Amino acid sequence: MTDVTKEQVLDKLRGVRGPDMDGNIVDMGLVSDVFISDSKVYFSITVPAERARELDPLRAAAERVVKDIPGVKGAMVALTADKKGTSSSAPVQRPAAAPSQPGHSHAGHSHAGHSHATAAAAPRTPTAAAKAGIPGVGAIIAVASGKGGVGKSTTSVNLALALKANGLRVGILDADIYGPSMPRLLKIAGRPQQIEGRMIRPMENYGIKVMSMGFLVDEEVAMIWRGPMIQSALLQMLREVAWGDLDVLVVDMPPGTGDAQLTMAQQVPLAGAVIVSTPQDLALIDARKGLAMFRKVEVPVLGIIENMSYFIAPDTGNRYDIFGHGGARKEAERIGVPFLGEVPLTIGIRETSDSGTPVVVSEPDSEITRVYREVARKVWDQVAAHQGDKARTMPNIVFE
Ligand SMILES: Nc1ncnc2c1ncn2[C@@H]1O[C@H](COP(=O)(O)OP(=O)(O)OP(=O)(O)O)[C@@H](O)[C@H]1O
Repeated sequence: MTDVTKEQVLDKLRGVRGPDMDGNIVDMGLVSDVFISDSKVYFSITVPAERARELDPLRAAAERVVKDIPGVKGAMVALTADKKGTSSSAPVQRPAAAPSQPGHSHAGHSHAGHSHATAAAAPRTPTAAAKAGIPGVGAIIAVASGKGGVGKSTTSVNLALALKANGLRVGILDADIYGPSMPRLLKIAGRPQQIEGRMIRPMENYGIKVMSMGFLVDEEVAMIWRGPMIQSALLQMLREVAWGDLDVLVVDMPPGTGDAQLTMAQQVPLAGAVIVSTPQDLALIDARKGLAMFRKVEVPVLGIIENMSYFIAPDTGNRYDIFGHGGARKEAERIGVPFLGEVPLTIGIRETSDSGTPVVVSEPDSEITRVYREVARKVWDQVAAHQGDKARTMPNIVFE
């Protein structure tokens, strides 16, 4: 059997054009190290972060040409964020994007007499103490990322299942209204039933309760929604779903720092937020924006997870650092938030996600599951630590 070589792969990839149809992805320097193991080929293509979604066909094309090479058994290609793109050097979240949000312009409506708004953080939001919780639900955790495609949904679902495996009662709310993925990731079809009044019963699989816009509307419908509609849909999914008794509700946030995130952060009593990032610089800049947003609305950041941190060769189990692993850990140290763990890039995670049997349930004894369970343990420790804080600081909230 002749082994496939890197040169063969690169030769083929020279036939794939760059993002704007100019040049080819190899000569443009967009292809990472190519790694071949057991006749499967792994590499990443660097693209500008904001174009990740739009450029998925480029990724698919590269995967296809490589799979067509005789002798190649499989290929796995990931898009990663542009390392050179330092042009967006203003990581500070601009508040200007908010006017479509009802309530923003009336900061003073809530507490009469609270006149000198302290300029600094000036939360236009109720404090955590003033937000109504969801009966029966212990802690609500948002899983967020600054940009799409970093594996936020995959991380949310495996984190939720790992929390469950660690002995907690868990629900998951898919707040990614524009691209709901929980129905697929958890292999759930059909529509939730209405029970009494306006309440609907969440769907369930693998022992966790699930609610997603994907159960209620077609994706094309969701795409045209505007800010206020998103807001009410989200609140409905939170409050008009019979979640029952849960220790934790994991919320898979939409990527970015727009309306939906603000709504959640402002109106939901979040115990905290987990930020998912890949190791690349630009992904980290975006992660920083997410972080700034949660801080602004006074939601504790429970920590950062580095996803697609390194490759694990499926045959040997060897580890390869081809993505500049460790960036998120350094970033976490730099800004002083906990680092929750490194999840490798493996074909197993991808395949099990695609088939609706996430790795934590389909391979409960695997090393990867151990990684997720350890992340889950750290997340839960952080929740406990912050809830302790909240309990202590709550009596200090004084309105003059
Ligand atoms: N650790 C991993 N190893 C291998 N594949 C992964 C890993 N994490 C995510 N993926 C794959 O990367 C792709 C993007 O993941 P996912 O949909 O979870 O990202 P996302 O950030 O939620 O994206 P979007 O914002 O576009 O919804 C999926 O095909 C998923 O299977």
